[in-house]
Amino acid sequence: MGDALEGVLLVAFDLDGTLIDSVPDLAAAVDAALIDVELAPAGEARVRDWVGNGAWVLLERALTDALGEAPSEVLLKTAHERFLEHYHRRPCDRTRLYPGVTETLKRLFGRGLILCLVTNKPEAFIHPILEHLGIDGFFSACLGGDTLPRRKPDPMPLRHLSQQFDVCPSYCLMVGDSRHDVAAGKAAGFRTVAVPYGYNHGEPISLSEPDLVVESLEQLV
Ligand SMILES: O=C(O)COP(=O)(O)O
Ligand SMILES: [Mg+2]
Repeated sequence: MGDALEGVLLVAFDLDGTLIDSVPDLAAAVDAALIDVELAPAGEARVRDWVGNGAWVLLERALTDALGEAPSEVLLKTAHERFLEHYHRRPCDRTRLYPGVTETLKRLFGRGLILCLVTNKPEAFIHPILEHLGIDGFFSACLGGDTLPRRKPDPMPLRHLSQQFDVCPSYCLMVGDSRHDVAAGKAAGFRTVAVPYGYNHGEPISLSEPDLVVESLEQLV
């Protein structure tokens, strides 16, 4: 891909690991939930490798690691609820934008591109975090992991956006940090750009073969 943005009309951004480094707050909430159910905290480094498939799977991975086996449905439900309560209380104590994010969004917005957010994070957390970080005004639509019946790596959220804004998928771009973003983008017929600094279960994102890898979002513009 020459110019990553050539002909692009709509850009769908992933949130965690792409626009924001949210693991410190996610890990604090996971650890508090683990302690609530009398298990040992996991710490940021491990939580970093578990983020990417939404809150339910995050807690399932944390409990499986702590127990050495899959958790019961009841335990998982309790820990998930506790996690949501803790994260709701402190969603952005230590969450930070990656360098150049605000400037890049500003420039893309200024060019008249339709900017959207497609995250697997529960929808309820999106606006408080975007608002706190001052980037809520850039997005025409925000979809969370629980907004539609299916989430990334399923292409459903991306197809939804391309239909909502009536933009052909080949003029749409997905920008993300994980194999789920690249898979969803490819399956929806979007072009794909990946960043290598986020959360991809400890794997290099190049293995997912996005159209382009950029070291920083600033390289998009
Ligand atoms: O909450 C997650 O599991 C991942 O969120 P993301 O899709 O914004 O990376
Ligand atoms: Mg991500």
